[in-house]
Amino acid sequence: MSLVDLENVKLETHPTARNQAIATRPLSAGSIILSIHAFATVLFENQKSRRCDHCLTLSETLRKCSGCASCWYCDTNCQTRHWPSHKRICKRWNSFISSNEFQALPPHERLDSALLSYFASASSADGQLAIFKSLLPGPTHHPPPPTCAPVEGADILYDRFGNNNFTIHSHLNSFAHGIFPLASRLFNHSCAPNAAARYKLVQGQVVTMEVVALRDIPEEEEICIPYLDPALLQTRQQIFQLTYGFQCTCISCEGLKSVKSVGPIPDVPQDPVRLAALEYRLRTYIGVDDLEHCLLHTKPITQSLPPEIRCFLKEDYIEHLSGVFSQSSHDGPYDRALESGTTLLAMYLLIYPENYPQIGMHALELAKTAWNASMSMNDIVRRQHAMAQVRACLSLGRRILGLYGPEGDSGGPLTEITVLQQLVDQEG
Ligand SMILES: C[S@@+](CC[C@H](N)C(=O)[O-])C[C@H]1O[C@@H](n2cnc3c(N)ncnc32)[C@H](O)[C@@H]1O
Repeated sequence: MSLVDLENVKLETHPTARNQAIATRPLSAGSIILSIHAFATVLFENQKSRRCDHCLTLSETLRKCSGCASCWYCDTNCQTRHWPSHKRICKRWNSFISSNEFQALPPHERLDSALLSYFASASSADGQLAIFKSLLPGPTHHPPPPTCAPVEGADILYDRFGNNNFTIHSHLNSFAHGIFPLASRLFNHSCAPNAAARYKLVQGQVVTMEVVALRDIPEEEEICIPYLDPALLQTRQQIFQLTYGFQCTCISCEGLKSVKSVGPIPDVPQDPVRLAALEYRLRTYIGVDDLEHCLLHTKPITQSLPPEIRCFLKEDYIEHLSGVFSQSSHDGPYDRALESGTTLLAMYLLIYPENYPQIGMHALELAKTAWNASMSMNDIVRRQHAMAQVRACLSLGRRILGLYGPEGDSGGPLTEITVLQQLVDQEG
């Protein structure tokens, strides 16, 4: 697919980002805006020999490439399809990755080195290479890492890596890096995006990126995707400057700026009683305190955010809360898990846009925790209350993850939702 075959988007001038992708027609929530194959992919080191190097699917019966002993394939079909991009590096790869030069690289540069090496045999036939070369370079020039075989114009190509390449995920867990030139050419970033990428893995085929509308998008609206997790409230502007060379002025960043214009974000209180009171205030402000009776919708950050809960706009507090929830939902006590999980849900509804997949994933985790809690309760009233929480979180998780659709490996959150729903229905 090229820039001229697009159905749902067109490129227009952007005041600061060169171009922007504009919807050519109304796009409904959950619809696929663009579907494209990867140009090149590289698995994270801990995924090697677990996933096929061609189609990236999981398999327990992979066969090793006898030439380099470093690539694994489902079968001869995957190996044959991978060969055009693998052939120039196959014989040299093993000695290259054992070299001191490669071993001295930090993990992310090893991935870059592997991806850049694939350009040694890249074909210009389908136009993807030309699109990649036409991408905007990142703000700073980094010398390219060593490659296994000579790569023409390695400097020019590598200048486009940091601000254009993608992290591939399955069930939102990252496992590979990939180059999707057309998606890079089209989509700018927003911390309140109206679209997001998901990845489709099919045995024997190159991975596909599908860009999905997170809400109804009217004709002529710009389509943006997230380049990084909007929950990085303190560091994201710095990352945009250093890695992407722009200052984000999306609605979420403007909201955050207006809050900061009133005064610096205060620290979260140390006193546990005061902290519990403020967390309760946050939950009631967002409307999640009574999970079973609320509508569970996002509430963007604006200047009208009550001053006493501004202290929660800290990325390290979100990380802390997430750790507390994760540990207590496994080890107990359940009361602590449900309280921290509900506060975290309030945070997510504040910082993420409508239907953002991470909200759905957390709602599912909270539903599972409420289910486990309900199973441990003897008191009928408490148990009914916990079951109502399960239903509310399950419904939120289904609404969001159903809209985002299945991604990556088989199973995953949508299957978990179906299983938990069956258990809930059996309980009556
Ligand atoms: C993947 S490209 C996006 C496509 C780009 N607009 C183009 O015309 O090729 C990433 C680059 O686009 C620019 N960009 C992306 N999002 C932006 C935003 N929200 N505001 C300003 N510039 C942005 C930055 O220069 C960034 O390094």
